[in-house]
Amino acid sequence: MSVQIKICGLSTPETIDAAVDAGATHVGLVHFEPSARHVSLEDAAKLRARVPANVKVVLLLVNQQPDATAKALAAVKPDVVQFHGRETPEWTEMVREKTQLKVWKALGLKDAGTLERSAAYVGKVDRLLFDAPAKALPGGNGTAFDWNLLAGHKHLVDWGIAGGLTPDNVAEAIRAIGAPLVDSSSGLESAPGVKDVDLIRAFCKAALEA
Ligand SMILES: O=C(O)c1ccccc1N[C@@H]1O[C@H](COP(=O)(O)O)[C@@H](O)[C@H]1O
Repeated sequence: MSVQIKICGLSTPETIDAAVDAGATHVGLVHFEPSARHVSLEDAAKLRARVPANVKVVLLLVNQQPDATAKALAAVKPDVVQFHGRETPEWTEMVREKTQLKVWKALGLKDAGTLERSAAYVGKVDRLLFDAPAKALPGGNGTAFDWNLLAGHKHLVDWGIAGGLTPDNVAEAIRAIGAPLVDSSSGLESAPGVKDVDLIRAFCKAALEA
Protein backbone atom coordinates (compact mmCIF):
# COMPACT_ATOMS: atom_id res chain seq x y z
CA MET A 1 0.00 0.00 0.00
CA SER A 2 1.39 3.40 -0.89
CA VAL A 3 2.14 5.94 1.76
CA GLN A 4 -0.68 8.12 3.02
CA ILE A 5 -0.12 11.86 2.83
CA LYS A 6 -1.63 14.54 5.04
CA ILE A 7 -1.24 18.17 4.06
CA CYS A 8 -2.13 20.24 7.10
CA GLY A 9 -2.88 23.86 7.85
CA LEU A 10 -4.76 24.54 4.62
CA SER A 11 -6.85 27.68 4.56
CA THR A 12 -7.80 28.44 0.96
CA PRO A 13 -9.83 26.66 -1.73
CA GLU A 14 -6.84 26.75 -4.12
CA THR A 15 -4.50 24.95 -1.74
CA ILE A 16 -7.15 22.38 -0.81
CA ASP A 17 -7.64 21.63 -4.51
CA ALA A 18 -3.88 21.44 -5.08
CA ALA A 19 -3.45 18.94 -2.24
CA VAL A 20 -6.32 16.79 -3.51
CA ASP A 21 -5.04 16.87 -7.11
CA ALA A 22 -1.50 16.04 -6.02
CA GLY A 23 -2.59 12.84 -4.26
CA ALA A 24 -3.02 13.79 -0.62
CA THR A 25 -5.10 11.23 1.26
CA HIS A 26 -5.84 13.66 4.11
CA VAL A 27 -6.18 17.43 4.33
CA GLY A 28 -5.88 19.18 7.66
CA LEU A 29 -7.68 22.25 9.00
CA VAL A 30 -6.24 23.92 12.11
CA HIS A 31 -8.75 25.43 14.54
CA PHE A 32 -6.41 26.90 17.14
CA GLU A 33 -6.35 30.68 17.46
CA PRO A 34 -2.64 31.14 18.31
CA SER A 35 -1.67 29.40 15.05
CA ALA A 36 -0.84 31.25 11.82
CA ARG A 37 -2.95 28.53 10.17
CA HIS A 38 -6.07 29.02 12.29
CA VAL A 39 -9.36 28.87 10.40
CA SER A 40 -12.71 29.86 11.85
CA LEU A 41 -15.36 27.15 12.10
CA GLU A 42 -17.34 28.87 9.36
CA ASP A 43 -14.36 28.86 6.97
CA ALA A 44 -13.40 25.34 7.97
CA ALA A 45 -16.90 24.11 7.11
CA LYS A 46 -16.72 25.79 3.68
CA LEU A 47 -13.29 24.28 2.96
CA ARG A 48 -14.49 20.90 4.17
CA ALA A 49 -17.33 20.99 1.64
CA ARG A 50 -14.81 21.16 -1.27
CA VAL A 51 -13.07 17.93 -0.34
CA PRO A 52 -14.08 14.83 -2.30
CA ALA A 53 -15.14 11.75 -0.35
CA ASN A 54 -11.98 9.80 -1.20
CA VAL A 55 -9.87 12.33 0.71
CA LYS A 56 -10.31 12.54 4.47
CA VAL A 57 -10.69 15.83 6.34
CA VAL A 58 -8.75 16.14 9.59
CA LEU A 59 -9.74 18.84 12.08
CA LEU A 60 -6.86 19.76 14.39
CA LEU A 61 -7.77 20.93 17.89
CA VAL A 62 -5.57 21.77 20.88
CA ASN A 63 -6.69 21.38 24.50
CA GLN A 64 -10.26 22.42 23.79
CA GLN A 65 -12.97 22.15 26.42
CA PRO A 66 -15.78 19.60 25.82
CA ASP A 67 -18.31 22.24 24.71
CA ALA A 68 -15.91 23.84 22.24
CA THR A 69 -14.89 20.43 20.91
CA ALA A 70 -18.51 19.42 20.35
CA LYS A 71 -19.25 22.73 18.64
CA ALA A 72 -16.24 22.41 16.32
CA LEU A 73 -17.03 18.83 15.35
CA ALA A 74 -20.69 19.68 14.69
CA ALA A 75 -19.77 22.68 12.53
CA VAL A 76 -17.02 21.12 10.42
CA LYS A 77 -18.08 17.46 10.34
CA PRO A 78 -14.54 16.15 9.78
CA ASP A 79 -13.69 12.51 9.13
CA VAL A 80 -10.90 12.64 11.70
CA VAL A 81 -10.18 14.77 14.76
CA GLN A 82 -6.50 15.26 15.55
CA PHE A 83 -5.74 16.24 19.13
CA HIS A 84 -2.43 18.07 19.27
CA GLY A 85 -2.17 19.19 22.87
CA ARG A 86 -2.14 17.51 26.28
CA GLU A 87 -5.31 15.49 25.70
CA THR A 88 -5.36 12.32 27.80
CA PRO A 89 -6.09 8.73 26.71
CA GLU A 90 -9.36 8.97 28.66
CA TRP A 91 -10.35 12.02 26.62
CA THR A 92 -9.47 10.48 23.23
CA GLU A 93 -11.33 7.31 24.17
CA MET A 94 -14.42 9.25 25.22
CA VAL A 95 -14.48 11.36 22.02
CA ARG A 96 -13.99 8.25 19.92
CA GLU A 97 -16.88 6.44 21.61
CA LYS A 98 -19.25 9.41 21.60
CA THR A 99 -18.64 10.66 18.07
CA GLN A 100 -17.69 7.53 16.10
CA LEU A 101 -15.09 9.73 14.39
CA LYS A 102 -11.55 8.58 13.79
CA VAL A 103 -9.40 10.04 16.54
CA TRP A 104 -5.70 10.78 16.17
CA LYS A 105 -3.36 11.89 18.93
CA ALA A 106 -0.16 13.77 18.20
CA LEU A 107 2.74 13.17 20.57
CA GLY A 108 5.96 15.15 20.73
CA LEU A 109 8.65 12.48 20.59
CA LYS A 110 11.51 13.54 22.83
CA ASP A 111 13.03 10.26 23.93
CA ALA A 112 12.35 6.56 24.48
CA GLY A 113 10.26 7.45 27.54
CA THR A 114 7.73 9.29 25.40
CA LEU A 115 7.44 6.23 23.21
CA GLU A 116 6.80 4.03 26.25
CA ARG A 117 4.12 6.42 27.48
CA SER A 118 2.44 6.35 24.06
CA ALA A 119 1.27 2.82 24.90
CA ALA A 120 -1.43 4.37 27.11
CA TYR A 121 -3.25 5.47 23.94
CA VAL A 122 -3.41 2.02 22.36
CA GLY A 123 -7.06 1.05 21.92
CA LYS A 124 -8.06 4.65 22.60
CA VAL A 125 -7.05 6.29 19.33
CA ASP A 126 -7.14 5.31 15.68
CA ARG A 127 -3.68 6.69 14.97
CA LEU A 128 -0.67 8.07 16.82
CA LEU A 129 1.09 10.90 15.05
CA PHE A 130 4.68 11.31 16.18
CA ASP A 131 5.84 14.92 15.98
CA ALA A 132 8.76 16.95 17.28
CA PRO A 133 8.46 18.08 20.92
CA ALA A 134 6.37 21.21 21.47
CA LYS A 135 7.97 24.64 21.48
CA ALA A 136 6.04 27.86 22.03
CA LEU A 137 3.28 26.19 20.02
CA PRO A 138 2.50 22.48 20.33
CA GLY A 139 3.09 21.87 16.62
CA GLY A 140 3.54 23.46 13.24
CA ASN A 141 7.07 24.50 14.19
CA GLY A 142 8.91 23.00 11.23
CA THR A 143 11.30 21.00 13.37
CA ALA A 144 11.96 17.31 12.95
CA PHE A 145 12.45 14.78 15.74
CA ASP A 146 15.06 12.04 15.76
CA TRP A 147 13.43 9.44 13.49
CA ASN A 148 15.82 6.80 14.88
CA LEU A 149 13.73 6.78 18.06
CA LEU A 150 11.13 4.86 16.07
CA ALA A 151 13.56 2.38 14.53
CA GLY A 152 12.56 -1.13 15.52
CA HIS A 153 9.56 0.07 17.53
CA LYS A 154 6.66 -2.40 17.51
CA HIS A 155 3.67 -0.25 16.66
CA LEU A 156 0.45 -1.46 18.25
CA VAL A 157 -1.75 1.14 16.56
CA ASP A 158 -1.71 2.89 13.17
CA TRP A 159 0.83 5.70 13.14
CA GLY A 160 2.42 8.44 11.14
CA ILE A 161 5.06 11.11 11.41
CA ALA A 162 5.02 14.89 11.35
CA GLY A 163 7.46 17.64 12.17
CA GLY A 164 9.71 19.47 9.76
CA LEU A 165 8.84 17.33 6.75
CA THR A 166 9.52 18.94 3.37
CA PRO A 167 9.78 17.87 -0.27
CA ASP A 168 13.52 17.41 0.35
CA ASN A 169 13.42 15.05 3.32
CA VAL A 170 10.10 13.19 3.12
CA ALA A 171 11.42 10.33 0.97
CA GLU A 172 14.30 9.80 3.40
CA ALA A 173 11.87 9.72 6.33
CA ILE A 174 9.69 7.13 4.62
CA ARG A 175 12.64 4.93 3.72
CA ALA A 176 14.31 5.29 7.13
CA ILE A 177 11.41 4.10 9.28
CA GLY A 178 8.70 2.93 6.89
CA ALA A 179 6.23 5.58 7.98
CA PRO A 180 2.78 4.66 6.65
CA LEU A 181 1.60 8.29 6.83
CA VAL A 182 3.52 11.54 6.48
CA ASP A 183 2.15 14.91 7.55
CA SER A 184 3.51 18.32 6.65
CA SER A 185 2.49 21.90 7.21
CA SER A 186 5.06 24.68 7.64
CA GLY A 187 7.53 23.05 5.25
CA LEU A 188 5.08 23.75 2.43
CA GLU A 189 4.75 27.49 2.99
CA SER A 190 6.20 30.66 1.48
CA ALA A 191 5.43 32.53 4.73
CA PRO A 192 3.82 31.41 8.02
CA GLY A 193 0.31 30.26 7.19
CA VAL A 194 0.70 30.78 3.42
CA LYS A 195 0.79 27.45 1.61
CA ASP A 196 2.65 27.18 -1.69
CA VAL A 197 0.96 24.96 -4.27
CA ASP A 198 4.27 24.05 -5.93
CA LEU A 199 5.67 22.85 -2.60
CA ILE A 200 2.47 20.85 -1.95
CA ARG A 201 2.86 19.15 -5.35
CA ALA A 202 6.58 18.51 -4.82
CA PHE A 203 5.93 17.00 -1.37
CA CYS A 204 3.27 14.61 -2.63
CA LYS A 205 5.41 13.58 -5.61
CA ALA A 206 8.44 12.90 -3.42
CA ALA A 207 6.37 10.89 -0.92
CA LEU A 208 4.63 8.83 -3.60
CA GLU A 209 7.94 8.05 -5.34
CA ALA A 210 9.83 7.13 -2.16
O1 LIG B 1 0.20 24.15 12.24
C1 LIG B 1 0.09 24.69 13.35
O2 LIG B 1 0.16 25.91 13.47
C2 LIG B 1 -0.13 23.85 14.55
C3 LIG B 1 -0.51 24.46 15.73
C4 LIG B 1 -0.74 23.72 16.86
C5 LIG B 1 -0.58 22.35 16.84
C6 LIG B 1 -0.20 21.71 15.68
C7 LIG B 1 0.05 22.45 14.53
N1 LIG B 1 0.45 21.85 13.35
C8 LIG B 1 0.75 20.47 13.17
O3 LIG B 1 2.01 20.12 13.66
C9 LIG B 1 2.54 19.06 12.88
C10 LIG B 1 3.93 19.41 12.38
O4 LIG B 1 3.91 20.56 11.60
P1 LIG B 1 5.16 21.05 10.72
O5 LIG B 1 5.13 20.27 9.44
O6 LIG B 1 6.40 20.82 11.50
O7 LIG B 1 4.90 22.48 10.48
C11 LIG B 1 1.53 18.82 11.77
O8 LIG B 1 0.60 17.80 12.15
C12 LIG B 1 0.83 20.13 11.72
O9 LIG B 1 -0.42 20.05 11.15
